[in-house]
Parts: sequence; C-alpha cells; structure tokens
Amino acid sequence: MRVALHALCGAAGAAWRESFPLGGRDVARWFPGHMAKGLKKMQSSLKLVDCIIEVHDARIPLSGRNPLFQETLGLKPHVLVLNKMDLADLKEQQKIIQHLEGEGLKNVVFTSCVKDENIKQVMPLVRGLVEGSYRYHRGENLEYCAMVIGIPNVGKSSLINALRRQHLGKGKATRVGGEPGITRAVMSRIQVCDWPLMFLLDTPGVLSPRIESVEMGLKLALCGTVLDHLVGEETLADYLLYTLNRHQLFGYVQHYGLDGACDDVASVLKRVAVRLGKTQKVKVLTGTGDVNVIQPNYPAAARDFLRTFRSGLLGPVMLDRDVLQSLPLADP
Ligand SMILES: Nc1nc2c(ncn2[C@@H]2O[C@H](COP(=O)(O)OP(=O)(O)OP(=O)(O)O)[C@@H](O)[C@H]2O)c(=O)[nH]1
Repeated sequence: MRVALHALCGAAGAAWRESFPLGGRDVARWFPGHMAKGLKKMQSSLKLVDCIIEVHDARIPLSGRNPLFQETLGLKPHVLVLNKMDLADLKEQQKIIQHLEGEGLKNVVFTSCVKDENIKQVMPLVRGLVEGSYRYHRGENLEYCAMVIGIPNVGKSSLINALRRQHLGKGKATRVGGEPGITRAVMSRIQVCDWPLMFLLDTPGVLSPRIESVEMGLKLALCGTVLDHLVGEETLADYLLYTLNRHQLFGYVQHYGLDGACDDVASVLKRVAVRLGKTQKVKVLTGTGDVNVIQPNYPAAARDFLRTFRSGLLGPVMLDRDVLQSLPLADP
C-alpha cells in the first residue's frame, strides 16, 4: 500500500494499520533478570539519601516506569524528571502533568540534557523537598544526597553531568552511552552543587520484571531501554513505521527521499537500503545457472531507521498518545 505523500497528509490516517500484530512475542525474554540485584543494592543505600530523582523518558511519560521503585524506594521525597523533551511531542504537556498529579506525582520536571533545557529547575525542587521533609538520622548532616534512579538509557548519567555543568561549571563525571546498561558500577557518589552541598548517587537502570503488555515493551524498546537485537531490529523498525504512520509523522519519506509514505516495512527498508547503498550481491541458483542479484541489507536499513528516529531527525513523537487519548477529559 503506497500513497503519494501529498495525498496522504490530507487523509485522515485511515489508510494505516489500526493495530500492530503483537502475538507470540515473549516480552519476558527482553528484560534481563540481573536488574533485580541493582534494585536491592539501591534499597540498601536508601538510608544515605534524602531524596529520589527518578528519570524517565518524556516520550513515554505515562508508561514503562518501574513500579518496584515506588514499592521499594517510595519513602523518600520524589522528583520525576521526564528527560529527552527535545525528542518528545509535548503538545499535551498539561494533560500529562495533570494525570501524573492525580497519581500522586506532584514534582515533575521536563528536561533535555542535550539542550540543557530546564536543568536549572531540578536542584531548587530537590532542595525545597529535602528542607521540607523529616530527614531522620540525617537531620544534622549539612550535605544533601539524592539518588538518581530510572529504567536504562533514559539519561540518568547525562542528567548528573548536566547538573554539574550548570551548577559547578565542571565536565563529565559519569559515563554516558547510547545503549542501555552503560552505568554498571552501582552507586558512584558525585558532587553536583556547592550550595547547598549536594551529592547524587548514579545507579544502573532497572526495568520492571513485569512489563504490562507487548506494546509497552515495544515502546520501551523504541526508546532504547532494551537492546534492539533482543526484540529484533526489523520488528522494531516495523513498530516504528506503524507508529509514525498512525501519528501522521511522515518525515521519514523526505529524510530517505522515498516517493511516498508506506505501511509495509519490507518495502520501506528496501528503499532505505538502496538509498543508503546498503545492499549486497548474492548468488542465486536458477534453472539456467547461477545469477548474481542485488539484495537489500534489511537489518542495516532497520538499524539506520531506528538510529535516525532516536536522534530526533524524524521529528518529535509522543509514544503514549494512545494512553493519553484513553484518559478521561480533565476538569476545566
Ligand atoms: N536527545 C536526547 N538524548 C539524550 C538526553 N539525555 C541523554 N541522552 C542520550 O541518551 C543516551 C543514554 O544516556 P545516559 O545518560 O547514558 O543514560 P542512563 O540512564 O545513565 O543509561 P544506563 O546507564 O543504561 O542506565 C545517550 O546517548 C545520551 O546522549 C536528552 O535530553 N536528549
């Protein structure tokens, strides 16, 4: 099904798949079991901290957070940082905030660590919460300490580095990476502010062992919180295509110089591969002998499609649009 872009943009999106085939996928396999260990260690360090800064991806503000965080670390004041706002479509930001408030999350900040947006809002919020809370045995301690938690690859280390940059004018203290699972050493304690003297504990990303649905798993994977090969790069590319088309985000057509939007992943990846020169010659045995045919490198094309999306080149996206639409209308 291929339609010219100009024809498409006027259409109401009815031409696109209404649902993504989710059957038969074993989501449990995508989520490594070792993560529970990290959570235990975090729990045992809880007495050292005054506040929890939970970082999550602003493209999935209403899904994919690890419920175990609340269950095990929920006693301390809590700030939710929705990071990567530069990649998120936040037209419905107020609705998101209202919904989170309804769930008891009153301290929410949207940030971008690559654009240094709203980073300066984080420390005053943490300071206010710590000063307004009962610090138990830490009451005498003039140093403040917050633990930075979250699922993998949401920007925990980047946030710590951005806070150091903003408040101390200092460079990177903790390693940042495009793949999930970069922060492995549990609990490095890093100074981010002089006044008040504030330290942050960086922690490894911990996914929920109970992912609600395959679709939530796919959203998490699109955000790079799960290693792509565990899901399958072509499956993930197909879910991305499905999402972009449903949201009428046709930037990929222009980016790859395609002659129209399309909902069939094989034909999109074929064109992407040809466009990028990611093709390979293979020998095929026919009735009349061997012939060389040019075959598109589908996995390479899928990787490029995902990388391009994640770098923001296909435009901002709200992967929780379905969740937002299913919410009751907010009170005026
Ligand atoms: N576009 C964008 N990318 C970001 C932002 N913050 C972090 N990143 C990128 O996201 C990736 C992961 O960042 P990290 O800071 O390593 O994430 P983490 O949560 O510490 O990752 P783990 O150690 O796997 O738990 C890196 O490629 C960062 O450059 C942001 O605000 N916007």
